[in-house]
Amino acid sequence: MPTQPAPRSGSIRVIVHGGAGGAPDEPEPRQAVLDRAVERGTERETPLGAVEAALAVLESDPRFNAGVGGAVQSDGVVRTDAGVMTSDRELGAVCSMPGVEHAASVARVVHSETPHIFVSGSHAVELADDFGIETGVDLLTDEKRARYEKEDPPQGGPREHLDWLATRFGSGDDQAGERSDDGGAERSEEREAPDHDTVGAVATDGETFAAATSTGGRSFALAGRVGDVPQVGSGFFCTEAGGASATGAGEDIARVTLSRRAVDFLDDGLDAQAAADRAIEEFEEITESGAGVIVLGDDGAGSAFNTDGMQTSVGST
Ligand SMILES: NC(=O)C[C@H](N)C(=O)O
Repeated sequence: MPTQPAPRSGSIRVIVHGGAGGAPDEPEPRQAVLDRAVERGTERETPLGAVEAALAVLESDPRFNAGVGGAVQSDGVVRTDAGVMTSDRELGAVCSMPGVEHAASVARVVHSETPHIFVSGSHAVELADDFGIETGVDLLTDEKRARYEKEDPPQGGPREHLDWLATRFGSGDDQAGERSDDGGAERSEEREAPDHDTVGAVATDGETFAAATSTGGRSFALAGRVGDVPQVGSGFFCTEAGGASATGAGEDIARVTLSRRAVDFLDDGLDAQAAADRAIEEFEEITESGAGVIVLGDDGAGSAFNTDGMQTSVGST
């Protein structure tokens, strides 16, 4: 996408993505949700409030792999992860939370209400509960439950789960990590529900930035697996130069700290679109894997991906 112009100082500008996986079968309704997420974000007064509000819309929509409709792990449970960061380098992340729809809101609690940067598992769920964020939500959609049950779920301990997932990990609806240069159309036909993926947002008020990413992870990963999304520099990153949010094969994104690299390129003087392009080129050179990234800098917004698709939306007040 061409770099979008920067906002007037004081107005809120937001860019969101709906994940870099397969090309969605029904892009229009998904795009409408992404547009609504941007609208909600721009109603807020701060970049941090904007990214949280935008992601809340996407976390509640089962079309996306975050909150309700998140990817199922090997034990049949959906666990959510998220991270947020502001341009003063304050950050908060959470991972491995069953029953928590609004993971980005819990990450914001870690960012703004604790002296820490990362809280995990049952303690993150307790933190959410104590700060009035709903827990105990049924995140598993009927479609995902049926898909998991059809896969002859593993019994026993982690070793048996690892045997089971060896042929299944990442083969579900997220399709994260699949590059678009070899048979994407064929894969789309094989997929049962390709319309789900990780979500992210970056916002600015013309002076400061915030970036956030939220996910259910990757389909049929080992129970307790945590990907790039809540890892600073990998799934999200933000400095005075701007912010970035990544999506795709989390293990590979973490290997190159994709969001950090995108912001590094902003720091080097590239505009947002060039920084996104360069970060994805570098990611592909190093990992030969698939991912996408959105970037917001002083000059405006940009995005790039090397998978079959990544929908984005940009707007400002
Ligand atoms: N679909 C995704 O973007 C998945 C996410 N990056 C993860 O690996 O957890």
